[in-house]
Amino acid sequence: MRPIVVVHGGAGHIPSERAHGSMGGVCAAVKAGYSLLTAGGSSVDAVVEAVVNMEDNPHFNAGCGSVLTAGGQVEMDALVMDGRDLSSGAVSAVSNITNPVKLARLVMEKTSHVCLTAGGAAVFARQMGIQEVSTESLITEYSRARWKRNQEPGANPVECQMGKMGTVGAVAVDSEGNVACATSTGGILNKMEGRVGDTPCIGSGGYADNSVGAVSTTGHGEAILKVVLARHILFHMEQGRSVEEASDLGLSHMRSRVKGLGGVVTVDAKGEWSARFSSNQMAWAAACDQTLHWGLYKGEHFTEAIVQTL
Ligand SMILES: NC(=O)C[C@H](N)C(=O)O
Repeated sequence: MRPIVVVHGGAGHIPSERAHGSMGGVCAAVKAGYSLLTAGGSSVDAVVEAVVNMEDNPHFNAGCGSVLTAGGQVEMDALVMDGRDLSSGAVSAVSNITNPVKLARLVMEKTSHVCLTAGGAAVFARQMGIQEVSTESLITEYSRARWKRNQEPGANPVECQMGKMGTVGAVAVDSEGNVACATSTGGILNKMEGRVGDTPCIGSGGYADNSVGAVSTTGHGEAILKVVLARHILFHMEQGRSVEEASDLGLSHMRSRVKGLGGVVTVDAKGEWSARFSSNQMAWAAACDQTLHWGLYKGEHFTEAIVQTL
């Protein structure tokens, strides 16, 4: 099977001064995941690597760069799923760690549970030897300014969020045909403390099953949860739809049923892939057959050969 990685850096409107950074970020992340895959790594290794790369990049709403809660705190959600046996790991409302997706992977591999939240997740992170970091180190000037703006009377954080989302995610197929997904986010702007979005919920923020494929989602979390977007798309693929048709059907169902906008990256077990969105933009990138693909606006699709350095 030809190895494939597809990533997104969030659906929404990306201000022009941030577009370059977002595009560079998704391309760097997909290349990081792809070089692991071509060196024999698994699809789980590849999606985690790609997502860590974007969590560490302050351009995205995940890890450093996460949006803030109403109280000005950072509460992050993440998910990882292994399509071989449906093993899943997730964390919600975690603070003070740099890479929530790594903690989600540890939940999957080291516990008998699927999701740990808030204080319990923090205790587990300490037990696993994950370094604690200050909240300040996860907050960028940009996220603090947006938080402040949305504290003002008359502000509409939900509307503002619909414009700029920035969650990150990845799907991959490895040379053995195993699929995986991972998604990570700071959530939505000025959210209530304790709000859990779609990202850590299996079937909404992502899903991976070798018998069908894998999906990672981004967009308005409450809308994604209501239609269980990732699993909904895989259902259409089980009915014989292509990755692209199934992704579009899922997104249009979310739009017509609950007025939600978003985007998805999808792969199937045969090695087909797609990056689709109902929002104005979504930074996405894919790597397969030694070729890098990327785009930001609807219909945009650039390609370039990947030159691997030894
Ligand atoms: N930026 C996003 O995609 C937001 C995320 N889906 C959430 O609602 O938490």
